[in-house]
Amino acid sequence: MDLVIIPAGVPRKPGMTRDDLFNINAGIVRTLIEGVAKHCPRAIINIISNPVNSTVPIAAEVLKKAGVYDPKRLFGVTTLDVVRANTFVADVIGVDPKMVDVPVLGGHAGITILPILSQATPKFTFTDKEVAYLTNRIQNGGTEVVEAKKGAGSATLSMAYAAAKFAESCLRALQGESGIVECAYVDCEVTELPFFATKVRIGRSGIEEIYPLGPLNAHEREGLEKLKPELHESIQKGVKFVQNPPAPKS
Ligand SMILES: NC(=O)C1=CN([C@@H]2O[C@H](COP(=O)(O)OP(=O)(O)OC[C@H]3O[C@@H](n4cnc5c(N)ncnc54)[C@H](O)[C@@H]3O)[C@@H](O)[C@H]2O)C=CC1
Ligand SMILES: O=C([O-])CC(=O)C(=O)O
Repeated sequence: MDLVIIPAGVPRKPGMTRDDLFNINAGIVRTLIEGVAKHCPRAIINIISNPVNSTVPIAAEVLKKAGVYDPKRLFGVTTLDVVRANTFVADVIGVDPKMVDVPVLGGHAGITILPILSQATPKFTFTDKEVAYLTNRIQNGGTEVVEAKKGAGSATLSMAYAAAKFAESCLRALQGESGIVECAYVDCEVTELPFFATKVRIGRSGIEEIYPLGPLNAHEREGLEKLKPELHESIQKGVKFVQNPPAPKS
């Protein structure tokens, strides 16, 4: 039973997008996944290194090239988006964050992060102002931390919490515990895009069930359509990086 967690790479500095990390982190993830393909091809893989929207497709392409790709075993870790969503929603409705569960779908950068407040539990009717505030805070939580740290990195500590939480879910599922459901960025067909963050049930062999997006309200449907071109581009950028690698610098 192998679990490989990949948090290696450079973090953002103020003013950068996650995509600005592509040039350095894409190569790091490619190399590490080549090692996974060789030494532990049946491992469950948790990718944290940004830009997750591209590094997960990179990992998939490397594993395909090596002939060992199992889409059920590859996860982009988006748990921190759910942790943030639960925290900010709990603040607004005045309950303990442990009581709150907000699905966060799409991807892991800016507008590709799609919190589904209409499916939050406990059920709550948010005002338009609360929806606008929460959506913005959840989508830009990472940037908020990068700016506050003024060049000293990104959300290392809260990511450690989120990574541990997701890894523990994977390990419990691998040991046979049932009913483990998490949001993660995975290879799936819930939209026309080849990768999407959605709810998945994890079991002994990785993903056992991929849940559809569920009912979305008009605001969420609009957010979904808006994110698709950006997410599509990030996925293609990752795929191309492996299929047509850039020439090495001389
Ligand atoms: N998925 C998510 O929600 C989140 C992702 N991140 C991403 O995680 C990555 C790491 O962030 P931090 O831990 O804050 O950065 P950090 O700078 O504290 O740690 C990065 C680590 O990667 C190691 N590293 C660098 N190049 C490597 C290589 N070629 N092979 C192996 N290890 C290498 C460094 O030695 C360092 O220990 C960044 O890409 C960041 O954007 C950060 C927070 C949340
Ligand atoms: O924002 C960043 O660069 C790090 C990250 O992915 C997050 O905190 O969600």
